Amino acid sequence: MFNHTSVLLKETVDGLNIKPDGIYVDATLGGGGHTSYLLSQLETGHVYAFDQDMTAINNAREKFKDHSNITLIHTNFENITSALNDIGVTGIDGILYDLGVSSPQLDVTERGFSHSKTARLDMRMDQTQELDAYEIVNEYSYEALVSIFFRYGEEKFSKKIAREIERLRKIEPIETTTELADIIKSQIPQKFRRTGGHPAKRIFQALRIAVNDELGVFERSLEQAIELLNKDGRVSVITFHSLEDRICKQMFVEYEKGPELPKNMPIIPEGYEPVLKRVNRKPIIAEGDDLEANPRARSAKLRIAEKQV
Ligand SMILES: C[S@@+](CC[C@H](N)C(=O)[O-])C[C@H]1O[C@@H](n2cnc3c(N)ncnc32)[C@H](O)[C@@H]1O
Repeated sequence: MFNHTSVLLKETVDGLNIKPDGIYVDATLGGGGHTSYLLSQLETGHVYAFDQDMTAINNAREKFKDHSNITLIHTNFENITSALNDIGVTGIDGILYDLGVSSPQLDVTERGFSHSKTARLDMRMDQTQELDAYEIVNEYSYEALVSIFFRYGEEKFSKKIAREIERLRKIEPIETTTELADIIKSQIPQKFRRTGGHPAKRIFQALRIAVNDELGVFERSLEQAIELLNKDGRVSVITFHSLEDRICKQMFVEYEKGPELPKNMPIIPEGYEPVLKRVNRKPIIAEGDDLEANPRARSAKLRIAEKQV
């Protein structure tokens, strides 16, 4: 069964200022935790729930079989505008993102997300996608690997690890998650192996971000989401990685500033009003029970903004 403990559940959904008859989007359905709570706040409203992982969609089909006010959409959230337009939806009252992978994705060995369970290097959230972690590890150049490891994993030993991958894959392809985890471990000097997390954690995260182009699709989707929002509509975003949070913050700030005004304008002319207003300037973070119930919540940051025009 699909067991995922939702992070910042109430904060994210209540932050959307739900109208019982509103049109809402959950861009990252997963185990349906946020969607469930969202549905409980609606009367005649409707939820459009997206996930690129067929397992999440199938689970939700069962979970929400008695609800008529939800539509499940199996596609990448970077296709949000076209997918909604195709079914006649051109404006929404709120949208939420709870980025990253779900617990079941991490827990199912064959998905290849975990460094501690032996599986083919995969890490695709959408099982129909071609690019997987195997291709990146075995075919990307040394420079490309270094760049992925540094940018997305902030791994100090990125060059050493990429060199070793390059050397070993000439002998035979690197097939599995645990083979890769051992290679990474062998390249990180003992004294730098942080207590707690496995030394391969950062590189696995970096590969996952690259396989799924997580930053690119999020940026493209968030832009569309802001465009789709009706006036006073809101967007809630939970991020788990500093680069994701930066994209969200910068976009909110940019849309809050609005276009530069011609000098000496007594009033703000039409088309120059700020598009968004941030509801919280500092990100909301998980506390108390949320943290205890879910270690994943430790790095969660929630930002909310409201459409002004
Ligand atoms: C952290 S889980 C969401 C959990 C959910 N909020 C809950 O309470 O159960 C993230 C989900 O978003 C999906 N996802 C991530 N990136 C996506 C994308 N670009 N397009 C569509 N779905 C995506 C993943 O497949 C995963 O199921």
